[in-house]
Amino acid sequence: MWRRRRALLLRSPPSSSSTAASSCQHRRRHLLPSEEPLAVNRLARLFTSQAGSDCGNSQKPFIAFVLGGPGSGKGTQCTKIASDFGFAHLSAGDLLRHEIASGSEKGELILDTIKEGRIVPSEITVELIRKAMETSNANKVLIDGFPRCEENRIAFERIVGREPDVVVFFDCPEDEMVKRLLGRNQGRVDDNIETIKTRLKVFESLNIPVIDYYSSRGKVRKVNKCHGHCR
Ligand SMILES: Nc1ncnc2c1ncn2[C@@H]1O[C@H](COP(=O)(O)OP(=O)(O)O)[C@@H](O)[C@H]1O
Ligand SMILES: O=c1ccn([C@@H]2O[C@H](COP(=O)(O)OP(=O)(O)O)[C@@H](O)[C@H]2O)c(=O)[nH]1
Repeated sequence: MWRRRRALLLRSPPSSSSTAASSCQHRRRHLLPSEEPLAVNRLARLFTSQAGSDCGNSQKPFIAFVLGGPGSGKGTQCTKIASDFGFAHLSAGDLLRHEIASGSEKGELILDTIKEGRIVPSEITVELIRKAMETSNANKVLIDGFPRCEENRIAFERIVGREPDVVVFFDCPEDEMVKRLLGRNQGRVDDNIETIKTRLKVFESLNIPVIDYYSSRGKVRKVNKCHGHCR
């Protein structure tokens, strides 16, 4: 059991990238200290009422970015929030996988990128999200798993012309995320140990800065009670 847990921790030998990852973790603790983690339902209620009062029409929908490491539970919780609170749920990963399945020209590049655990070029993802928002015509939208890096964030703001209203951050321990990904069983090309290692590094080095950015703008709501009872 102990050996299994140790294996799940996936610590790489010391290297410049693991140093970068630990300094990111340090920065995360530094920048997100004061927020009390919220239960998902309370959070969803909170921004449902915000969507009702501030904005939230199909011309200018209420937008929540939902971020967190791979396997932190974004998709699971978004599905629940969408059905309980009437949000449209746009998963960036699902949009990319549909693009692969459609056999489009970009599909091959997207597939190769996902297999490696890297980030698909911003223009491709933002265009898919923009179209899906237009098609859904919803007044409140959860954008799940995007933006993955600062370049994604900047491209979204440029192309869609908006910032999100809130950013939900699922903060989950790395060993728990690895355990969940290895047990996800959806036949995904990226749920294998090698790609998972890259995805975790990419999350720490490129996605945490996006969370820090929105945190400095007071938009982040952290959820970290992600063990069992919030399912
Ligand atoms: N709170 C939880 N406790 C245990 N397992 C969970 C929990 N939330 C999600 N899972 C499981 O973990 C895996 C990854 O969850 P998912 O929602 O797909 O994560 P993400 O979208 O962040 O990659 C899925 O198999 C899901 O059923
Ligand atoms: O905005 C996005 C969202 C996803 N991805 C790619 O799709 C993969 C799977 O993302 P998803 O959100 O479906 O799953 P997660 O990694 O969060 O479990 C990522 O590792 C990336 O390769 C991407 O490039 N840009």
